Amino acid sequence: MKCSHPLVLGAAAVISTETDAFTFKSTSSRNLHRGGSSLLEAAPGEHITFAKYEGLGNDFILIDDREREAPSLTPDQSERLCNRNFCVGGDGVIFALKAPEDGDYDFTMRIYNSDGSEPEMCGNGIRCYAQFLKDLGADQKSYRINTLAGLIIPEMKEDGNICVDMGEPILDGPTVPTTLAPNSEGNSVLEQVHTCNGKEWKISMVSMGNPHAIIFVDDLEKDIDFEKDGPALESDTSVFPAKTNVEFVQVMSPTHLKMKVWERGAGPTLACGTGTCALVVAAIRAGKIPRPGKEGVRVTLPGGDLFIEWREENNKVYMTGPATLSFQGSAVLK
Ligand SMILES: N[C@@H](CCC[C@H](N)C(=O)O)C(=O)O
Repeated sequence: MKCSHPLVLGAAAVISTETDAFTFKSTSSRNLHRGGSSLLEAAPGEHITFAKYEGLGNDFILIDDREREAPSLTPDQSERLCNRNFCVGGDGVIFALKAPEDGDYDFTMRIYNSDGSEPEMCGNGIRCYAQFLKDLGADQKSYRINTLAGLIIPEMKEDGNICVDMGEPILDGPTVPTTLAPNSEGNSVLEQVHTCNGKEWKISMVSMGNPHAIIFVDDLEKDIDFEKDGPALESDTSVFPAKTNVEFVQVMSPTHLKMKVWERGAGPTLACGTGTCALVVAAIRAGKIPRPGKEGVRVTLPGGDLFIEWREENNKVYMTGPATLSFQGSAVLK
């Protein structure tokens, strides 16, 4: 059954939901509207065509900029688009851009967090990106995506899930980056003690292109004051010079972890793909769980489950989970 009904969100956006068909209009018409230039950024009052996707409730506004080399929206405009009261709402804006000519890539992905800051990578975002490409008609089994964290390869599975080759984790402390003293193999930071917000934490640092501070707790509901500890740790630039994403993790069984995430530049979200990969690496390294085989580790996030494999033969991390179109529409830029 097809269900298409326009909604008016204040003066900000006209949305149409499509439950059985994808009729997304590419931005080429928008670029023509701007005199044909693909270099100009969007102007206030202009209508921005978008599609909204979510991966386990981590939600993104996707913009088809495949004719462009750089995002058509500024960080400020993206922040306004992410406002849940005054515009579309989302944890970030993701731009589908053309691939650089000098590399073996299909497309480029850039993303702005909901506060306008630019992270290097986004795990749930890249699954949404792959689904967006498929819905736009670029129907490939896998995509070689150029990101600020390097090559990332999402693969479309028969069951509708997307398995992403997330590359190798970065453990070297200064590269993550953190100034916490390395205390483990490979110059890495593993359960290093640090005081923040008046409390002592044991912090493990892992980068999946973007930085993650992982903290194991006995009880996710009782042991942290999430709304206060999360932002205090995120912005503790005395040890996290680029700020950090913060994952609190409870071990449920040798193959099942549970997490709560406070994201850099977005605050509490329902899921974080890069964070989930990072925490599985940290859990294995810290001896919290054994290294599982191909079946991977199940991680329960507030928005649902992701499955993570840290493959011994190539040191790469693989993340499997869903990505779903929520709606598509046109928003007026303020
Ligand atoms: N939700 C994302 C991560 C998005 C970027 C992050 N907030 C950062 O600033 O590093 C994911 O699924 O990985």
